[in-house]
Amino acid sequence: MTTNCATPCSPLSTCGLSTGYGDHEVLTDISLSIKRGSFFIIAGPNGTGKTTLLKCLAGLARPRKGEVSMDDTPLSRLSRRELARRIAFLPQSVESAFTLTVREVVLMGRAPHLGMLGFHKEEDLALAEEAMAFTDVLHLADRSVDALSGGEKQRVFISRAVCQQPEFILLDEPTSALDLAHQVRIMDLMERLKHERGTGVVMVSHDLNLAAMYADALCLIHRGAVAALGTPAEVLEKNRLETVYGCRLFVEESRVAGTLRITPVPARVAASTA
Ligand SMILES: Nc1ncnc2c1ncn2[C@@H]1O[C@H](COP(=O)(O)OP(=O)(O)OP(=O)(O)O)[C@@H](O)[C@H]1O
Repeated sequence: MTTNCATPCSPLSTCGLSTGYGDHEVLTDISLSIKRGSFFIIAGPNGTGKTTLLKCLAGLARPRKGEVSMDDTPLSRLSRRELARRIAFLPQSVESAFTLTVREVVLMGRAPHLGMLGFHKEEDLALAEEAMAFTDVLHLADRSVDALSGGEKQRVFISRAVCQQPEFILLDEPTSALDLAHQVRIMDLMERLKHERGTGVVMVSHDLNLAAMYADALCLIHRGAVAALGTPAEVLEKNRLETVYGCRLFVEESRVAGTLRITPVPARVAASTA
């Protein structure tokens, strides 16, 4: 992980990336490098450009300045199919207006790998079974996705991404609607993906405590720029976080994993301790 654009052959990287919508510049001069087999978390206040950055990393939004590259090849030079083989993107909410079964949705992950006629081979079916087993949705294989709970659906779409066999999986707030058990389950799954398959996991998350426990690298975005980049212990510094988030915070070492734990301080408590 580095902010130096000159670093040779960085797996998934941005160099001097700036972009925006209309007259509104959202991201300014973002340079970062994300390794395969690492868990990279992007955090920061609302509206600060995290989703826009993730879309640029997925090749779904174009930089106005600078570029996003994979192994030093700009994403703009890769075909849609090539991009889909190498990068899986899970947006904040996935439309599931389709009445497909879980197995059919997971098999969609094979689309970028299919031949001219678009038929699934035995190998594709086997990979879908394996992805469903990996994400613990095999028992739901014949159920309609529409009829699943939020947590189950989330695992199905992760399963589709796993079936895609990407080098990088990019997820936008995948735990935001989940209960505590499901949050940890998704994070554990991503950790297994990086360890067992060498996949690079890039996740936008508002949960600094999960980030502290799981991230190899944490990128804090503030007002469209990188406010801090490093290990969670380096980034989660109390004064920096209070400036970026504009609220009082209590930062301590968690007894669970020895990582940092951040607790927002209610106004009435802040007032009484000021
Ligand atoms: N399609 C769009 N058209 C115009 N402006 C947009 C568009 N998408 C996002 N924006 C604006 O760009 C800025 C950054 O949005 P983005 O969704 O990247 O932020 P974010 O950090 O992911 O926010 P959140 O944490 O609330 O999800 C916001 O001001 C947003 O209103």
